[in-house]
Amino acid sequence: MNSQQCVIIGIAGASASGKSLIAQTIFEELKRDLGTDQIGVINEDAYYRDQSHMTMEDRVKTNYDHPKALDHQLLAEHLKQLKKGEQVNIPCYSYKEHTRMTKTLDMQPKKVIILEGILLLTDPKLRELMDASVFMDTPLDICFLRRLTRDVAERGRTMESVISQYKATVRPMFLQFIEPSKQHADIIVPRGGKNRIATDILKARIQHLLAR
Ligand SMILES: Nc1ncnc2c1ncn2[C@@H]1O[C@H](COP(=O)(O)OP(=O)(O)O)[C@@H](O)[C@H]1O
Ligand SMILES: Nc1ccn([C@@H]2O[C@H](COP(=O)(O)O)[C@@H](O)[C@H]2O)c(=O)n1
Repeated sequence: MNSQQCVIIGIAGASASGKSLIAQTIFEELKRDLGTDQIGVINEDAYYRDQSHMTMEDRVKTNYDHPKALDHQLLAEHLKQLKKGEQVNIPCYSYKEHTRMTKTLDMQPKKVIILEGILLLTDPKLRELMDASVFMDTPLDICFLRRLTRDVAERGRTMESVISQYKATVRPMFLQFIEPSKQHADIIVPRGGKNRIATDILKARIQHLLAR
């Protein structure tokens, strides 16, 4: 597989803006045409730095919304390897343990990679690897409400911890890093992950890139 055959679409935006939902929808709908093994989703969160050497008390103090919390270097290397037709081992991340797990996920090269994560568009070396980029422009109050529900239900958090983390780091880092990165997006998607027209436009663009 040469580099022309690996299309990478980057989807960024606030936490709980609908990045995973739109990525998953595109994955499900395109895998019917392309085949399950020819399209994959990579979550930037898998590349949070390993903190297994730290105590839980220290892990919870990390600012997870600052670019330095993520190993973008490793992510960029993996994307380059996939583009070259090589297999990669993607780290698995635990939001409950705030660190990487020992297991990794084997990913074989694919025709299409959908990359989703809050800080993707802040990094020029990642932008360089994308064939198209998207920013989910969901209102921040809606994102906060969705995050509160999701983090309590799925990420082992209390309501109080979600609220204090939001005030201390999530909102300030959104304003400092994530929101300004919108200028780098090719497409800005209002309302969230259920935006049908935006989903269709992205699918059509992927098909167009594959047909080059
Ligand atoms: N348009 C929408 N309407 C209702 N719920 C939504 C919508 N988009 C996302 N959600 C829900 O909000 C939560 C966060 O969405 P998700 O796609 O995981 O966001 P992100 O990947 O940006 O953090 C999930 O529980 C998801 O099911
Ligand atoms: N140990 C961690 C790691 C990350 N987070 C939060 O996850 C958010 C990004 O993931 P989304 O699916 O919501 O885009 C980010 O805002 C981090 O604050 C965390 O709480 N704990």
